[in-house]
Amino acid sequence: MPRAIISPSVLASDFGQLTAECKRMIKGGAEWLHMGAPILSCVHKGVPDIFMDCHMMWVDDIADAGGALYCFHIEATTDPVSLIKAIHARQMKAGVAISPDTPSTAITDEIGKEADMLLVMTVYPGRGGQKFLERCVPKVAELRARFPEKDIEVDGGVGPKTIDVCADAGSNVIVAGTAIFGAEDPEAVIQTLKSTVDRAQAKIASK
Ligand SMILES: O=C(CO)[C@@H](O)[C@H](O)COP(=O)(O)O
Repeated sequence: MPRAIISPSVLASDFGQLTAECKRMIKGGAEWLHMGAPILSCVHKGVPDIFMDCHMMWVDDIADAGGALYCFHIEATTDPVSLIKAIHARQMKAGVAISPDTPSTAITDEIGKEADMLLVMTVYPGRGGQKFLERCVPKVAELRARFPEKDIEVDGGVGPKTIDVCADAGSNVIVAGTAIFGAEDPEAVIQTLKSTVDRAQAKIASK
């Protein structure tokens, strides 16, 4: 099922604004909230004098905090399958991300079978507002061909100008930050992303 995900890392440092904007985007059609270190950077901007002691207990930490999907980078672990099993044991869906320089073959058949979602990063992880790396798109098509039933997410520089290639390659879960939060009409952008993915998915399904 196609999903539009908001990545609010590009918002200003004000928590009130962050919450209000997220609520507004959900009303406008966004379905998931994508977050990671950039949200910490939002906290840092808001309260720069605080020492940010990041107590990361990972899977349990995120599950206890209400996480629904836990996505990790394949480059960061030597045992992805055990990690996926640990995530599932806490009733979360498991996502596996690959950075721009990691080939799609890093997702072995075993990993792809166990995971719920595969994330192809189309920017280097770390911050919003970077340029979309089109060279990563073939990896989406490769993974879609190998794993037709899985959610395949793209993240980084995705917006109305870059959605077509992502959707045509088979991505059905779209993360967008700048394109939504920097738009005059964010709700219209969300609808454009969703309808483009819907059309592409229907085309893929009819083949
Ligand atoms: O998590 C990340 C980057 O690490 C992304 O989710 C970006 O925050 C997406 O922002 P845009 O590229 O759409 O501005």
